[in-house]
Order: sequence, then structure tokens, then C-alpha cells
Amino acid sequence: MKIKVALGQFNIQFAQPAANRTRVRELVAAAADGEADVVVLPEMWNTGYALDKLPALADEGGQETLALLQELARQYQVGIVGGSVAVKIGPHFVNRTLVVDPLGNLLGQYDKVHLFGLMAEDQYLQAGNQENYFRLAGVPSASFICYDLRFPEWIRTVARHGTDLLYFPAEWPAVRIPQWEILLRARAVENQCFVVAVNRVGDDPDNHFNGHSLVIDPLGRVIADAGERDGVIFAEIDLDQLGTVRGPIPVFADRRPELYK
Ligand SMILES: O=C(O)CCC(=O)C(=O)O
Repeated sequence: MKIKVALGQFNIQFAQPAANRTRVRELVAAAADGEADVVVLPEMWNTGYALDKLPALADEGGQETLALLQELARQYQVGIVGGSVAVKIGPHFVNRTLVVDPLGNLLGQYDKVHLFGLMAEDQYLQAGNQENYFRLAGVPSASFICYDLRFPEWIRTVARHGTDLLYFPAEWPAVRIPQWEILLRARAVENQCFVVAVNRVGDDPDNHFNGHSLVIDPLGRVIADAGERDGVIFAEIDLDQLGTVRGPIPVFADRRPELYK
């Protein structure tokens, strides 16, 4: 089985949710034009890292984002891994992913589990504590957010349920992009999964972002690299490759969890 993914890498406008929603509409339309099965967006795409402005800007309950993603999914008949957005829940804020299928059903929701102190998330956001496992375009999948990538034990905890595809929306600054690629390739190899990771381009007041959204196969090979482009790039994922990778080296069956403390 093959699926086509569209990576919506773009320059998130700082503290301008309306402008970013308009851009997301364009990206999903472009993804549908290219006949993608799934479109993936970057992290915190509604507000960027305008964390001190979240009381005014965050999406109350995630309702506006969910309505937009559902509308676009139905209009274009495409699944959407909705990157993540800043969401207000009562007195708190979370960095939340919403996943919808082409009928607009909400398949999954994920609040970033590992908060990134270097970008002050720990001062403004509440961490999630639940995994996001879902089946989209017929593929058992899971999603994480950005800094979660540095915690292989968390990724494994989710992947051992039987995932074929791992999604990583991110705002990963250019200065650490060499580590981004290494970590993503490692997560693909060790979990014998495809990886789709979507970063942003452009600048915010504190960081420069140079994209390099990636699609990686279960052998750790880069299938697609968005470079520094602002827009949608496409990649085809051939899920039949999983059998040939997992058959000879059954890492999940060979685990010794009784030793892992
Ligand atoms: O781990 C990193 O180097 C980047 C993480 C990050 O930018 C984030 O989680 O928002």
C-alpha cells in the first residue's frame, strides 16, 4: 500500500493567528491539488512562540482550529495532522495537535509531553501526559511534538503498540538542524517506522528557522527534504517496505523489557 503525504512547511507569522489560518487554508488546498492523502502542519502554527501573548491569542478549547481543520478535511477529502496550536484550557495553555480524517472526524489529540525550557515553554504551558495513537489513511500512526523527539523512551512507549508512521510537527531552530536530522533518522531506524517531520521556515524575535521538513523511511533514508522552501512538498510512502525491514530484524519481538528500568 502507498500513501502520499504533503508537508506544509511555512513561515508562521508571529502572534497573528488569522494570517496563519489563511496560510493553512492555502497549504491544504495545494496539498489536495497534489492529491495528497494526508497533509501535515508545523508546531504552534496559530501564534508562533508568542507565549506571553497567549491569554489574548490562544484558541479557546481548540474549537476554532478544530472547526477549520474539519472544514478543510471535508472540503478537500484529505486527512490532516494539524501540526500543533496554542490552546487555552481554563486557566492553562497547552501545545496541542489535532488529527482529523477526510470526513472531518477527530481521530486524535495530543498535548506536548516534554516542554522545552530553552524556549520558555515550561513557564507558560502545561505538559500533556497521554499518547496519540490513531489510524489515518489506513496507516497505524502516532504523533509527537518537536522536543519529544529527544526522548526515545517515550516514542518507543507509543510505537510498541504497533505503529507504521510517526509524525513530528516542530518549530526546530536552524542552529540545531543537524541534530534534528540525526534524531529523526534514529527514531525511524530503531522503531522500524516511516517518519514525517514538519518544521517551519522564517524568523521570530528569538530564532531563525530553516525548515528541512523530512520524510524518512524505516532504514533511515531521507525520502524527501523540503529544504528552505515555503510551501507544500510531497512524498510517497510505500508501506510494503515495512515487511522487508521488520522480517529479518524483529526488534520489537527481541526486546527485553524486564531489564529496562
Ligand atoms: O530540541 C530542540 O533542539 C528543539 C526543540 C524545540 O524547538 C521545541 O520543542 O519547540
